[in-house]
Amino acid sequence: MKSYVYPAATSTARALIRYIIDMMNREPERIFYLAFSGGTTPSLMFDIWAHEFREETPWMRMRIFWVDERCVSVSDSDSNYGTMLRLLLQEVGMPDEYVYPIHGDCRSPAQEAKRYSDLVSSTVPLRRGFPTFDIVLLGAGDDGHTSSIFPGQEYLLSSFHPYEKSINPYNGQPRIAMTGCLLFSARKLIFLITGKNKTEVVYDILKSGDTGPAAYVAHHAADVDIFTDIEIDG
Ligand SMILES: O=C1O[C@H](COP(=O)(O)O)[C@@H](O)[C@H](O)[C@H]1O
Repeated sequence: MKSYVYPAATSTARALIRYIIDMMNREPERIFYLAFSGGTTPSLMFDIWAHEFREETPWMRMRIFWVDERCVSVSDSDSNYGTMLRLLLQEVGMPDEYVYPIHGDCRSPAQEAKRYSDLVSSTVPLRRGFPTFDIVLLGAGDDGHTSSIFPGQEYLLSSFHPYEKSINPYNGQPRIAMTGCLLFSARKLIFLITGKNKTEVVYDILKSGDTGPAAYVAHHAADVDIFTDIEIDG
């Protein structure tokens, strides 16, 4: 695992955007399949991306998917798709046909997880039988959750269904989560974790054991980077 540490959330976000653009520029013929996380952390990155990196980003070679979604409507501030749509995709005029949202406003989260699993399996290139994203961007909660896999839901890490229904244990909100089979088959996993309240989870990822879903994924995936503004001594 490689860690990239910056003084602030803004410099961390800028560095990560440059890193993704550089990765894409190294393979100029390739279509990149990217899965984005939601929550509050990537919002700053989306905003900076739209306003500072619009011209140099090869948008037309990106196919945009999601790591997880909260079961709410697109207009709800909790919607991971809605947030990225407003802050980035609409701002840069990303064509709809390159964007594959999870339908958070579905009636049945389990059925939507199945629909999205099928969509991803038939759209994202397969390696060893599993859809393989070029980049999966992950966040982590201060409780150690990642994707929408919370502590106590570790069975989702060994699921062979690409996406499954999960539940936010703090408020009962249904969610749809990328599971272990996709997380562990990604070409590159990148954690973006900023803010002092995340010090413990960054410590666990870098120094400790498999103390929660985020640390477990970081320790067991093939190629993992972490971008953070949290300095862990030693
Ligand atoms: O609920 C979620 O939490 C994590 C972390 O979110 P943050 O608000 O603390 O940045 C996120 O990675 C995940 O996609 C999201 O749905």
